[in-house]
Amino acid sequence: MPQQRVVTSASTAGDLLDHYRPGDSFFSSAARAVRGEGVLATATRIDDLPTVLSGIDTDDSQPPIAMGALPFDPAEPAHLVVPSTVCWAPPLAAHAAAPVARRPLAGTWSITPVPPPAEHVAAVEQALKLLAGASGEGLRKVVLARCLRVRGSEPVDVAQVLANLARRDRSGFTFAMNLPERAAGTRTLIGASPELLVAKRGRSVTSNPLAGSAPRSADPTLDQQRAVALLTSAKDRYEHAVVVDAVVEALRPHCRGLDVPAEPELIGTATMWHLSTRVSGELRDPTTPSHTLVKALHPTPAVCGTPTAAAHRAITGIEPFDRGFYTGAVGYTDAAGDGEWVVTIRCADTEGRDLELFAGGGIVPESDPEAELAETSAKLRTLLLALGINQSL
Ligand SMILES: C=C(O[C@@H]1C=C(C(=O)O)C=C[C@H]1O)C(=O)O
Repeated sequence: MPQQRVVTSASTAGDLLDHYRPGDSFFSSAARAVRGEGVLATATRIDDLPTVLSGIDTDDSQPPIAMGALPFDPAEPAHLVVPSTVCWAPPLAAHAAAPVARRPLAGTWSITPVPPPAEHVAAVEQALKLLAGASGEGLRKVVLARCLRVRGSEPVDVAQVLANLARRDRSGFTFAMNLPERAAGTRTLIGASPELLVAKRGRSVTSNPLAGSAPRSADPTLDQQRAVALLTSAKDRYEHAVVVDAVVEALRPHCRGLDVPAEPELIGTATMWHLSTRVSGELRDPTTPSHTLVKALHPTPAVCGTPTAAAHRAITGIEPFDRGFYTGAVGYTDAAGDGEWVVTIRCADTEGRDLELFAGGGIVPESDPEAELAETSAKLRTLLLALGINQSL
């Protein structure tokens, strides 16, 4: 039986980052960090994971793991890998050192927004018409995204982008997942997501949907005003509640108890404020694997909309690009079903000299198109700053 090598000996998450090479899989959360290297087996369907993992042994008492990415469209193939070696480390935040300054990447960039900003505003207006009921599909929320196609004068230094993301925001989820190659060599999905889709350990399950957002400001007074305005905004609370309801509905059949806070709280990343609700529960059957829960949850209305099918149709009809792995899920699961999966946002799909950066936002009937454009610009800054591009686009 193929054997996965498990390394747990005293490495720090910083060591894992230092040893990361494109082609590896890297995932870090507030709980732990893991890097996978080499390939023992692959799967393109999440349902195949139990079979694939049952054919793998480890040189340790821990069960083997698979890591990877699921696309936005559940009908499209996933990219899941059982690495030959996995190295675990305590979380980045476990080390007291202050966040390290980002190191900008060498070279120059050309940037093409798809669609151009004015067309994203028009797209939001189109979505508002659908929400007003003309289609008769009962659409209540739809998430619209835009993309920046970025081309560097040199191949993208993926390890440096990953280090820039991870060392700045040590409490979020940072990832780099290998993707099927297109043309120009190793392709990587890289990002720093603030949003936990689901974590499962033994009987315990947690999901932390985010929805309702405001850009941060460098001016502390304005930053605080924006936070308070977000927390008290009826429009944002509605946009958020739609997501929490869907998460609870998806988890309830699997849980014998669910703890759902009555009010959202605020969480801040370096670039955004978000409304956040941490939903936790106890599984009826502790052997329910994390990837089964991913399947039940994805796509939540945080990235698609509600009702799901109508929102998905609206997205396909309006967005002028394929989301691919953006707004899918990334993470890992072990053979016992324990794992962590996050929503694939604040990310880029990169290959050779090219990157595609994505950002979106939830549209509800009260949304303002210009404010939606500004929200996507603020969200894009996470990746732009990691590249060393200090511009609002
Ligand atoms: C779709 C994105 O973010 C999602 C949409 C949010 C919103 O509409 O307020 C907030 C967090 C995410 O669930 C993105 O960052 O690209």
